[in-house]
Amino acid sequence: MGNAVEAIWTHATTRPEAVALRVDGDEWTFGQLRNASQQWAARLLDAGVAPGDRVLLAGGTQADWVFAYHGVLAVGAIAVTVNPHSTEAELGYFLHDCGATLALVADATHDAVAAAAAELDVPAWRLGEGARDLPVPADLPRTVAPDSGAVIMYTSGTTGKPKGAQLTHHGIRGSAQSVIEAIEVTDDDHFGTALPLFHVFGQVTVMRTAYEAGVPITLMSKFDARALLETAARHRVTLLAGVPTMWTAMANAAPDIDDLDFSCLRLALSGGAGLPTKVADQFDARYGCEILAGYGLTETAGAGACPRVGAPRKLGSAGVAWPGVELAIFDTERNPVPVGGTGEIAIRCEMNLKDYWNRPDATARAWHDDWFLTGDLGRMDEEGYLWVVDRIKDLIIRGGYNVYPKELEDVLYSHPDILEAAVVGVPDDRLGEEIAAVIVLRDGREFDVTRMQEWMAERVAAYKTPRIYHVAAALPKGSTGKILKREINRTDVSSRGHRTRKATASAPIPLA
Ligand SMILES: Nc1ncnc2c1ncn2[C@@H]1O[C@H](COP(=O)(O)OP(=O)(O)OP(=O)(O)O)[C@@H](O)[C@H]1O
Repeated sequence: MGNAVEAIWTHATTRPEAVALRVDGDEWTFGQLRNASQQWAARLLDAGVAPGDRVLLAGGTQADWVFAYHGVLAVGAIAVTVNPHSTEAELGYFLHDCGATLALVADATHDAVAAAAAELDVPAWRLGEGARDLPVPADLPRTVAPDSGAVIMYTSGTTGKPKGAQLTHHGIRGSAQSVIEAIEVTDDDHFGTALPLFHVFGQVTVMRTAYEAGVPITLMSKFDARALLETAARHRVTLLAGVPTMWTAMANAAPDIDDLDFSCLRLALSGGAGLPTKVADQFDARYGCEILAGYGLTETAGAGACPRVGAPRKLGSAGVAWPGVELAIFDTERNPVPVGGTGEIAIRCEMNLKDYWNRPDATARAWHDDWFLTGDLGRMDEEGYLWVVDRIKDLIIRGGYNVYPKELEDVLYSHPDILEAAVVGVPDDRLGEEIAAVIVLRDGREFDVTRMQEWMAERVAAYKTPRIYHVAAALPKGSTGKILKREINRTDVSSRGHRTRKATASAPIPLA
């Protein structure tokens, strides 16, 4: 497999008039997508951008982002796709860390990047200016070695500075091919999403898959449940992609949306975090579309596990390994855990990252032989179905006992008054950590700590029942819409949250 953009050039030749892209109502064909990407490539070459150079791309969802991205890849340079809402200091860090020679920036982010870029003597061009009318060299897209870097995406990690995960042309192309096979993408499919393009889910799982397959994508630059559903119905989207908070919002959208015709929807694709079963059921019941909730990471170019079309579902499972992907569960000594046992999920596949840019130590720590260690806990059954238990870093240790927040969040989501929930550990003198649930109530619902305590006590063991409930107006979310637990103020939750009654608080905790 060669340059990841080759497929676009092929589709532009075989069906130039077919729609390739819609952004907030405007539309481009495959022919236009290739031409605009070529224009960007020509401009980059004119400025001296060489294969392997890093080009920072800081913009929200807009057509020029898509064209510039494919222009960067076409010349064999590496697109460093970052969140345009990063602070000036963060943008400066990204520019410096990856050694960018050029920054391509959305108008709204231009000043922050330009200030950071000026310090490093890096030119910053506005994405909105588009490309110039320059002669297009005949040798585009440039041939690249399969393991050449195509993109760098920064992941925040638990400690230290964000690390740039470098994905290869071969990796992102293989990931797209794997999605095509797993969800059986055909010429009649049409992706729709409001996921940001700088993140692996929107960029690789959705956009690169669409362009590898030669089908259109309809993008919204900003998520709004109602607007996305309306757009999906109007343009006959067949594959809708999003993170769990988006499905929650869509499942709870105002009832006037129900008159629209959603018969076009073939599958909904969820990823990025665990999807509460209740939300999946609500969405399916309302729109007649099953949500396939998969598991993947930036470092694996989005690859991981996914339920297969037509295969039996297992409640709470993220499905089986993607085509071309092997999954394993390791114990803390890095030995394989017997079937059914819980341990760290490891992934072996060609999509795995090449390295963390300039971080040989972090790269080495992330591997065990040729297995990438995900930092997530999970278990697998004898049929290869995967259950993601939780992130290792989110584990709460209460009085010596391991408590996995995701299990409790699943229960909280099934409460009729709760719209969203996040369970975190807060410091506790006696137990080390106490379990706190931060919840967002549905409109007009009242919270009563005693009733909530009783309701939870009927469903989970005493030692893992939350003892603190904090009712929040909203939960902190990242740019993809994922809930960011690290931004929940635990001191605040601990001091201002409702504490449950003593009787349950002193319920026996099993001995370690
Ligand atoms: N189906 C799922 N169930 C539970 N967790 C999931 C699922 N899919 C993805 N995740 C979580 O998302 C992580 C991958 O997401 P991503 O690559 O965006 O990194 P992140 O850790 O969320 O972000 P950052 O590195 O910026 O903090 C996985 O390691 C896992 O913790």
